[in-house]
Amino acid sequence: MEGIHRDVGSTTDAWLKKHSIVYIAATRHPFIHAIRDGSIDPNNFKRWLGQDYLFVRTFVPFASSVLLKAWKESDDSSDMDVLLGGIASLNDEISWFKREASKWGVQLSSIVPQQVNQNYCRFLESLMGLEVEYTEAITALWAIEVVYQQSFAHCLEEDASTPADLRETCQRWGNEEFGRYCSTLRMIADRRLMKATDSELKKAEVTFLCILEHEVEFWNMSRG
Ligand SMILES: Cc1ncc(CNC=O)c(N)n1
Repeated sequence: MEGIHRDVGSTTDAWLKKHSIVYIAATRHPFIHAIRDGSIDPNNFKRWLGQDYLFVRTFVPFASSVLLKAWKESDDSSDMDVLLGGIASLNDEISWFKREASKWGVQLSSIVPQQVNQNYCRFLESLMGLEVEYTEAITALWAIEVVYQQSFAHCLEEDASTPADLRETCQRWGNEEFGRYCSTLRMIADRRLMKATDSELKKAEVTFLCILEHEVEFWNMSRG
């Protein structure tokens, strides 16, 4: 019975359909629409920039914890290469945040993390624990990345009116290479989920949903 359910399409495919309302809320948020139609308030963008910089500083150790789990638990050694590539690009990302912040006159050293950001970072921290399985952690990593990839790629579509000074931000996560990285993460997650026990599967699904909800809250916070 289990087999029948799991072999038809992928697990992530089933989840995206089952949880499409919250997935759309996370990837088609009013904050993203405002970037896409050019109506964004620069103060909201700056708020997002400062808060996201702090988030990424916690995301780096999270991504590293997934790498550690891959090294210990993965049945495929190429997972580690994929994850290392992702972590390497976070180095550029941190530098980009610093440059972008100075461009917008945002003082990163004086940013105070908002409650929503703290909650999200605390959730990431809970996923860094050694007791959290690789399957759950890689699923979370994919969910976090795909929300940004889908959101910002939407702002780069032909009919988008994204202002020139926000294009580079959208390119960061909306570019094709990042899209391929997200697809690879998804394939790894699906491979693991296919072999997971019912209880692991359930845990990963709950975590997937939690990530989507935190992402929606994060956009809400950025909108002020
Ligand atoms: C809140 C949030 N979610 C996802 C990402 C994308 N991952 C790394 O940059 C991000 N920067 N911020």
